[in-house]
Amino acid sequence: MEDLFASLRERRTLGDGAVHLPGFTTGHDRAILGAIATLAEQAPFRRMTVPGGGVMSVALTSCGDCGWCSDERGYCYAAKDPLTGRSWPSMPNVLKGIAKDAAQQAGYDEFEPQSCLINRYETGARMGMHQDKDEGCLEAPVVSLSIGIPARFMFGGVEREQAVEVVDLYHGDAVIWGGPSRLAWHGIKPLRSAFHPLTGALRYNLTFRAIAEDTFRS
Ligand SMILES: O=C(O)CCC(=O)C(=O)O
Ligand SMILES: [Fe+2]
Repeated sequence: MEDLFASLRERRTLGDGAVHLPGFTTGHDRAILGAIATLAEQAPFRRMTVPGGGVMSVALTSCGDCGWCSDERGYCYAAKDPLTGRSWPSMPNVLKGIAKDAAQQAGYDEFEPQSCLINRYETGARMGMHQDKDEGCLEAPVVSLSIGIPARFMFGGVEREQAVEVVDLYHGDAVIWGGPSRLAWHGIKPLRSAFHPLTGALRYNLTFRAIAEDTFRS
């Protein structure tokens, strides 16, 4: 059923260099969820503090050479997980392969992600409008995979005041943004209560990013 649903929704351009691929991960969802479970044993999901002092509604973890971190001082990519003091777990090949394939489908043939940020949303969790700009490597796209319950993704332009489109993201969807859209503003509306047979009441989002070597703390 789900595959049929995905095939009815079509690939769509969201902006110059930005594309939505419905159902892209179909057939890989159990492998992705298995990888997330293993990663979370080594680097648990946690809710981070943001510079204003608030706590994010989304819980997150990372894998790869570095992971995205936030605290009172700001945002950065760090080679070590501040919670465990250990290096982030390495990026599973199955995840890297799917991300590279998605990038290729969107016209980014050379994509080599160094980091994958995994967000876990419960009902009501949200992500305010922001740009992904801590990577120091804006030539490479961001590849995003959605697993579990649906979300409403807001996708705007590179200027804050540009019009925002709301895109429904379902289990298995990929969104890739790069090139002229690399710094597009985006966010997630508060998640509505829902159920997915593989994740229950949760949504996972994985974003794969190329990070410039001199950008992350060792
Ligand atoms: O959850 C999503 O779909 C978007 C996540 C996001 O924008 C981010 O982690 O920077
Ligand atoms: Fe983002």
